[in-house]
Amino acid sequence: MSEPREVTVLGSTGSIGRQAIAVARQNPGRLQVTGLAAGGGDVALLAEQALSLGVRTVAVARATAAQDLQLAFYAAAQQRGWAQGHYTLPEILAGPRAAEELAARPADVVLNGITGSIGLGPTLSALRAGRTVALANKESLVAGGELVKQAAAPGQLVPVDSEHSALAQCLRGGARGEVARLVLTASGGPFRGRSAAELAGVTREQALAHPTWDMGPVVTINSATLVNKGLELIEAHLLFDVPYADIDVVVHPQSIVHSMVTFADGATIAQASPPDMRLPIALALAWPDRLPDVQPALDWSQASTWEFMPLDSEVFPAVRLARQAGEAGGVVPALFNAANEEAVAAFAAGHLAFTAIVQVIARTLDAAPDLGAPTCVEDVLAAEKWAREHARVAIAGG
Ligand SMILES: NC(=O)C1=CN([C@@H]2O[C@H](COP(=O)(O)OP(=O)(O)OC[C@H]3O[C@@H](n4cnc5c(N)ncnc54)[C@H](OP(=O)(O)O)[C@@H]3O)[C@@H](O)[C@H]2O)C=CC1
Ligand SMILES: CC(=O)[C@@H](O)[C@H](O)COP(=O)(O)O
Ligand SMILES: [Mn+2]
Repeated sequence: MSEPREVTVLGSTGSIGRQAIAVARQNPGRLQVTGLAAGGGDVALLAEQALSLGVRTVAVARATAAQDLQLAFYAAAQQRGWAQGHYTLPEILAGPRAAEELAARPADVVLNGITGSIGLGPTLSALRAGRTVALANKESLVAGGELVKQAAAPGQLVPVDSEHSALAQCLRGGARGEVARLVLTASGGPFRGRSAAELAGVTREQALAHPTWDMGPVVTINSATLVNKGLELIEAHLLFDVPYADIDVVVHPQSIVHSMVTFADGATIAQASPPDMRLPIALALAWPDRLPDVQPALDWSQASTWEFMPLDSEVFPAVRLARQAGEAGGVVPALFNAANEEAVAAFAAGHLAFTAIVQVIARTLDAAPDLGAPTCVEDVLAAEKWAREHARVAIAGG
């Protein structure tokens, strides 16, 4: 039997990170977590994860968290009844570039479960070090665009996002020349079916109540605005080299069909499973193999209904806007994402109305100078800086 794959989990304390660790714990013969990274918001959990998994290295973005983490290691060790001097603590990397450094350390797979385009550095670092990247952090691909693609050898970037995992499953073994269309499914979020007027006063709590998925706060709010689907449209174009004109979005409230591929002869292949991220995470970590018993399969003994309906782009213009940003190319998708990150933070803090999130993105893109195609990561960061500053002004202006 071959050795287990060594896995680095970036964003280990988050929704994706915790589920990735659960998958690895269930499959000790196949997966071994050897490195962890987090922001530093919950050092007690990070320390507990690190000691229970026996990882070599832990990275934490908040530089001042290093000492907290050290103390948390001792507390976790004591809780486990370990006698001082009889165990080795993991190496600690601390600071804003710690995840980037860890991503280049030896491992077979780096799972990027960080939220936001702050994940771009770690994605590029892992790819350039030759690691397979299991990518949940869609923002790094959207922001980095061609730079990320150029850094990735064929097969080096494996999708974790449920829709893109579904597309990869539908596409495998097939001839790419036979693909006619990609069809991304969208739950429609908690406000599906509402009019624009009905969205006016919605609250953070309402936006965080996703109908089908339990996820971190940013991706959940992005699902409510449909910005998540906009990001996923760009992600699909970049991952699968399919023109935007050949990628559709369809609303599917049950989130059971995770996406579909329509072929030249009129056949459509769909991937279906109950909404549970452990399946795409496990598949990405073990790709191309499937691990056993990752989640319960669909129960065909029960009657069920799957609905599909067009997206209301007048009430939810985010996908149309993302399509325009994607078609424009260059750094425009990075501007789209950066403006959204600022607007979502302002909405979550109670400083911006829900409907203004997409308006801030639109106003930022309208005002953007022609920044050309990025030739290096610094070009992307400069474009993002411009978009964040412009978005903050738009947010302050109401
Ligand atoms: N959750 C889901 O089901 C899905 C998520 N995704 C995508 O996966 C990504 C992660 O989402 P999710 O797990 O929900 O998010 P969470 O907010 O739950 O978790 C984010 C994680 O990233 C860590 N983090 C933040 N900044 C840094 C940094 N600079 N360096 C290292 N770690 C950092 C956080 O640590 P700390 O808390 O300490 O700051 C936390 O562990 C997003 O891109 C999302 O769009 C895609 C499909 C489904
Ligand atoms: C689970 C997952 O992949 C999320 O990105 C999901 O797509 C959110 O659902 P909707 O954006 O379709 O509401
Ligand atoms: Mn998704």
